[in-house]
Amino acid sequence: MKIAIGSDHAGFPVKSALKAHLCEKGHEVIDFGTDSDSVSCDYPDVAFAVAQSVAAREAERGILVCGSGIGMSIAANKVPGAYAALCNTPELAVLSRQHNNANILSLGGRIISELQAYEIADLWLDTNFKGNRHERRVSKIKQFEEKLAPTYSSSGEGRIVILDHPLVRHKVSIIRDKNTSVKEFRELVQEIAGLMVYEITRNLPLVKIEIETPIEKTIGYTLEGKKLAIVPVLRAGLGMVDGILQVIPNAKVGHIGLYRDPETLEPVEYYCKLPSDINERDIFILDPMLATGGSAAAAISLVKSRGARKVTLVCLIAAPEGVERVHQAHPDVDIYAAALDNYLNDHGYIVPGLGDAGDRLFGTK
Ligand SMILES: O=P(O)(O)OC[C@H]1O[C@H](OP(=O)(O)OP(=O)(O)O)[C@H](O)[C@@H]1O
Ligand SMILES: O=c1cc[nH]c(=O)[nH]1
Repeated sequence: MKIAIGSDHAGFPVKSALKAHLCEKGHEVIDFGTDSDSVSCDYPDVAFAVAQSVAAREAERGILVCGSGIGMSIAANKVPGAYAALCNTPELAVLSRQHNNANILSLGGRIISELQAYEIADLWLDTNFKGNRHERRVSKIKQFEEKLAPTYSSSGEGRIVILDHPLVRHKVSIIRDKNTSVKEFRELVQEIAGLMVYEITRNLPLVKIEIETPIEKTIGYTLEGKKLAIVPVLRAGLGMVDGILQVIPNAKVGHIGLYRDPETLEPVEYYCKLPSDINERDIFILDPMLATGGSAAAAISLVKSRGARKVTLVCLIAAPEGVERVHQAHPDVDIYAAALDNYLNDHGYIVPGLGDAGDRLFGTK
């Protein structure tokens, strides 16, 4: 594994020993200093350098050592995309991976011995994130961070963005209600999809153009290149199409037909028709429900196999299980949802969810 490591003067002896230990175990270690325990230095400088390297995916994980580990973890956690955990015991190291998906380990060089540092670091590096309910909680931290630092998206890692605007939350609550009529459900799905367009298209590239107003010439902006295609997953994805086309009427529309086998819950493909220039467009896959993630992952694989390069998934209600499956299969894909729910029931339905989206849209039950 590629590991960024760093310490201040107080953490230097433990860091040097740990660095040698990690190299011996076959890890690639990038050392961000400091180089001595006799020259005092400021821990935030090292913490920021290591945290930025991890957030930018130059290193898979980071390890920081100062006297207690506290200052390093506080400083590292100011860097968007860094999730630093202060773990001076093996138990905390395991939990910080299983529950919190920490990507930086902070250690107290004056609290633990070199041998303890080896044990803690080895366990931390070997322990995987458990996902499920923890995915939901970690996603909330990422969403909060997204609000504070919306430019954090350059890492290449797919994000889960929850669009929790009050209008969206209001309308989602109505479509969840089992007494909402088919007509109202259909109208609201369209409206929510339309409201989501602003956010899902936020990073579309623009080019400058010269225009002439009735007053004078000026510089304006136009969307660059071949622009967009939306691809609803049949049936329920159809409900989102018109809401999006009202805002971006020139988007091309592909269609993918998938249904979930009721026994296995795995997707079965029955139709696919995509724009021929799909490789030149940003693709938005539409499906109101992200449950096991099987349908979404299959739809993304399908468009990628036809040449799509930039793919985004847009859904209304997501389950943590689905988010995890899509990001495991397609780590590059951003997921936008109007709500992230709790879990799947034994039949693969999202809880609390809204029931079967296709049936509620088309009145087939
Ligand atoms: O994440 P998953 O577990 O794959 O479940 C989500 C899929 O289930 C629903 O479709 P369904 O199979 O009910 O077909 P329909 O839209 O034709 O009703 C939904 O619209 C998704 O496509
Ligand atoms: O809750 C769910 C899960 C899959 N498909 C739906 O329509 N709803």
